[in-house]
Amino acid sequence: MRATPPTRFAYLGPEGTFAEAALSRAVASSEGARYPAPSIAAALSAVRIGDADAALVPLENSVEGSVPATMDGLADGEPLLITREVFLPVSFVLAVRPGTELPDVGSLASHPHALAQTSRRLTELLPRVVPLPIASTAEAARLVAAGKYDAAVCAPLAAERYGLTALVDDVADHPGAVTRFVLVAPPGPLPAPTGNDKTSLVAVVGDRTGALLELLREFAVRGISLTRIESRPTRERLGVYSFSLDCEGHVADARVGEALAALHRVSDDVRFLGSYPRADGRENKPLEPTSTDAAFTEASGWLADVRAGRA
Ligand SMILES: O=C(O)C(=O)Cc1ccccc1
Repeated sequence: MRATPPTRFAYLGPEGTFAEAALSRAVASSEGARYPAPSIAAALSAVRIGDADAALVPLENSVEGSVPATMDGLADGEPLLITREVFLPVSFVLAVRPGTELPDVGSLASHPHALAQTSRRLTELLPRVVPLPIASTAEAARLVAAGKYDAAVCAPLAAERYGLTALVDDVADHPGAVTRFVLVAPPGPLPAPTGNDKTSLVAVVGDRTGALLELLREFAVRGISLTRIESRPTRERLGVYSFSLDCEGHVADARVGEALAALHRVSDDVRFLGSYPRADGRENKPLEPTSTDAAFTEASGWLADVRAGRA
């Protein structure tokens, strides 16, 4: 009997990123093999071309908002599905080569989200240094160790991993920041409904009055609560936007399935991005009796009777 090959997980690398820490939370190390990818786009593309079975990438942060490379990477290109979400508290250190002091720091690099979350503190500490945005926090740490930059904003573990010293601990402007990561896979069987799920999608609405209201109405009338909504440029031309949103519930739930089908009718384009267990420690709102699967089933039965001349 041939053994099944281990699941190959790509993550935003190199070793020591928050994405790697999030992957460790999502799947036990015995569950598969892990491969660092040099960028978010590379991690997604590894899944699309079959080099990886799933990718773990950052999606949004409680301080800085969404991660455009992931939002746009999921909205465009071959479809991918979110199968899990993972929430990770993030804290940053200012890491340098041993022996470096603050006045020696002439260059500093990190992931744009890490720089955005530490910018006030960095300006106080290093007023003359212009921070450089690069692919990840751990890549910044690696390049500091290699002598390319003097300092990195990264996880304490990344500083350790690359033999750096944490010159300043906790450099975040807003303590308690949390980043939401997602595990994405090629289209396939969806995670089973758990009763506390979320569904993600992207809808492109036409340039007409009330188009956004039409979209929102499909959720509201079915008693579905949204947990995130934001607009993204479609990159076709200025003024044409898509809406990226998450709602409570699973596409297998009647209300969510019907809302998605309605969106398909009223939008120019809808991309389903997955239904997966909610992992932010919160419970979906209680349903009105009119929004339960039982209410939808009962209503379809009634309609069938009406159509058959039985009611
Ligand atoms: O660069 C990393 O380590 C990442 O995983 C992306 C990121 C950057 C800053 C905050 C959270 C995630």
